[in-house]
Amino acid sequence: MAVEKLSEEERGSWLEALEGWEMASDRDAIVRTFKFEDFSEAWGFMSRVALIAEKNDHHPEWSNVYNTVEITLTTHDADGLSHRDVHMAQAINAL
Ligand SMILES: C[C@H](O)[C@H](O)[C@H]1CNC2=NC(N)=NC(=O)C2=N1
Repeated sequence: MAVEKLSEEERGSWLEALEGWEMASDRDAIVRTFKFEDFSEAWGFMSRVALIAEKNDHHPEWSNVYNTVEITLTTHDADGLSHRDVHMAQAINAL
């Protein structure tokens, strides 16, 4: 399923507005690290993100070590960043 990559203009405005997210150093993706009190809090957060991902049919690349969750968002169908990543990042930030 083809999805358009973000244009230069969209990158300037939208990505800057995404609090806490940064460009990945090695690919066209955004990353954010979340820290919680403990594993239980981290897992609860991941459960909520998983439900959003299923609803949007857009899934994170992520890792979890105890209380830390690192999320990478990119669109495989676009081979880079698309509006889907921006929507996911906004929804995750709103949790
Ligand atoms: C077939 C299905 O719609 C696609 O594979 C979806 C599912 N989840 C996805 N998640 C992400 N992060 N990128 C995608 O391109 C993507 N595509």
